[in-house]
Amino acid sequence: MDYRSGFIAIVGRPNAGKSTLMNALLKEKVAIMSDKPNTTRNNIAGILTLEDAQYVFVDTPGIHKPRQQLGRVLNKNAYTAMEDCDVIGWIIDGTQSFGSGDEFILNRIEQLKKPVILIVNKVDMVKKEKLLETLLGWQDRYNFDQIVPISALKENNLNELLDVFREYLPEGGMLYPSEMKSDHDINFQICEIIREKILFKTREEIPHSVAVLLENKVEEENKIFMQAMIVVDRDSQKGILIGKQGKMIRSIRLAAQKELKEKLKKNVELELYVRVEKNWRNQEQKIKEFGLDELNEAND
Ligand SMILES: Nc1nc2c(ncn2[C@@H]2O[C@H](COP(=O)(O)OP(=O)(O)OP(=O)(O)O)[C@@H](O)[C@H]2O)c(=O)[nH]1
Repeated sequence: MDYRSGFIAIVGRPNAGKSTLMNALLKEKVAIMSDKPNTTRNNIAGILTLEDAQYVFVDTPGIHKPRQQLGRVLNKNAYTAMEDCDVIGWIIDGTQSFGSGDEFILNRIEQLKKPVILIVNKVDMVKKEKLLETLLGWQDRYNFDQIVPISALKENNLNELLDVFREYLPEGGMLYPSEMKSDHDINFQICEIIREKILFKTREEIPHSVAVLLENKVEEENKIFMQAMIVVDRDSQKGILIGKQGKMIRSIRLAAQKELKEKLKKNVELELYVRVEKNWRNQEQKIKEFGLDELNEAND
């Protein structure tokens, strides 16, 4: 069998399960997960190298109608990922019916004239009879190249999904070395782990206005020392993040430290600071400074 390799853009509305799917396919945490919409910010490329194909996945931030400058940048990144790929995997939440947000994505996809695979996710929560109805309903909306029902969480039907994607990848050798799983550097992943802990621990109180910057990293023989800055856009958020007698920030620090230790297989000493940058999400300069406008190199 000829070797194939190429780019697959995974797009979908917030909360459809893009990050869960990426992580299940790649068996390693490359994108952060949370039950809040829009936690995925950069177009993380996860790379899966198998015997007969190399899949380069481009995860895209949830597409939604932009309200702020940051929202506009996120949407732009998602569209660029779609324009540059070989096949689009549009992931939907199978428990939800077609809505205006889907119409919005559909209009964009139509213009791109690329193969589109509809991935119907969360089928573990849908009754069989209802599923058929859902699938037929979607088929009526658009001439999808293929429709694949899956459960990203339960890891159901993922091999079938890979086989379907493979059909649309061009013949050719590997695009990346086989041991490479992501093209994001480790510092980015460290910040994402810290950001995930913040979103998880603070629930609805800290919105997506939070950014994490790694300011210092010193590696010793069996220990890594790190200092990270958490940037929020209001004084009140700083108070929430620090918590009563520093309880919240301590709990975020310990949770992040634990995961970093497991990931890096070394002792980690993490220090966290909080800074307020008023209204940074509406300032293009700040978005650039925090690296949120970067497009994936793999798509250049
Ligand atoms: N029952 C069920 N839940 C799922 C499945 N896939 C994802 N979820 C849940 O749906 C929620 C959202 O999943 P994410 O993977 O973070 O969603 P996302 O599309 O990456 O979201 P954004 O980053 O906001 O764009 C999480 O609570 C997941 O556990 C699935 O197959 N079945």
